[in-house]
Amino acid sequence: MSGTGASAEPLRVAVTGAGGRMGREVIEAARDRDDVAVAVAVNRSPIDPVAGVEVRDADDFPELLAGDAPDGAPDALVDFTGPASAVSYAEACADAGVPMITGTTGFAGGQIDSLHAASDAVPVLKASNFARGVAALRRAVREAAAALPGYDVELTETHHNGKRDAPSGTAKSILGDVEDVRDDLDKRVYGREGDAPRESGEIGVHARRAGDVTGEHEVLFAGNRESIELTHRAGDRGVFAEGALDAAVWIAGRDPGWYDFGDVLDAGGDAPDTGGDA
Ligand SMILES: NC(=O)C1=CN([C@@H]2O[C@H](COP(=O)(O)OP(=O)(O)OC[C@H]3O[C@@H](n4cnc5c(N)ncnc54)[C@H](OP(=O)(O)O)[C@@H]3O)[C@@H](O)[C@H]2O)C=CC1
Ligand SMILES: O=C(O)C1=N[C@H](C(=O)O)C[C@H](O)C1
Repeated sequence: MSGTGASAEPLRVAVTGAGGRMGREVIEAARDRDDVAVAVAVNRSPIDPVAGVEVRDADDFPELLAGDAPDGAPDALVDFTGPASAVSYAEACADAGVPMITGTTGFAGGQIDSLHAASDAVPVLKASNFARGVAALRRAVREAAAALPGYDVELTETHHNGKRDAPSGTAKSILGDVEDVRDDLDKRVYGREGDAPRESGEIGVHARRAGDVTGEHEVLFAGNRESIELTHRAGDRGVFAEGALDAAVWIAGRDPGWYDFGDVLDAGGDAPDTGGDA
């Protein structure tokens, strides 16, 4: 889906969190494509250029977004920072009329409301995971959940030891998918300890943090003397970066509103039947 090369001018994207694991990956992925170019990149702490792109001070970002960047305002923002930062960038995008893609996870309820408020003014696309395989996993999970009434469900995610939020944003999206389909599952149990059997209505949620694991999500269904495990493993962060840039290309010029990665895949003709990305 990357690098169509069809358009004359590349989409000019802004990147926030440019010094982070994902921000660096987005800048490097953009360098290898001809349909996008990084117009401006910022990071909270000062850092050296990333893949030849100068990284500016985050405090200057509202002005850069409003048009002080070389060649004027960017066409879209790609954000991988943290929840509070992403909310403030959504507000800046709404003020400047710039569409926003955010892959940031770990939002609390009120912060999601703030993102939604920004989407009244500009297109906002939030996705907990920009891997196409995760969209396929979520579709498979919904089908399995519908086909296996009464089966126990346990979700396990594994990430690198630098990840802050737990469970992962993707895990929360998958839990929402299962709960949409299985009305009887209404109690998330985070880890297990003590002395009691599993109760009906529970979904077990397990978060592991170890080494440099990019990101793994596994959903176990068990019952009727059988079990199924559905698993996605991200091979590297380029998978997420490519998906985020595909989303940026897709969102430019859209009407204000709330979008998810399924909308982007839908436009490509292979929409995942998921419950969106709350
Ligand atoms: N949706 C998806 O597909 C994916 C989502 N993610 C999510 O993306 C987010 C970032 O992950 P990751 O890159 O690993 O995290 P990192 O901690 O490696 O990077 C975050 C970066 O954001 C910077 N930052 C924080 N606040 C601001 C700000 N206000 N302005 C500019 N820069 C800022 C940090 O700078 P400093 O170091 O100076 O604080 C840091 O460089 C997480 O929420 C993660 O869960 C990750 C992978 C895929
Ligand atoms: O922090 C990460 O690394 C990742 N975060 C996302 C999440 O929280 O689901 C997506 C991916 O799993 C990597």
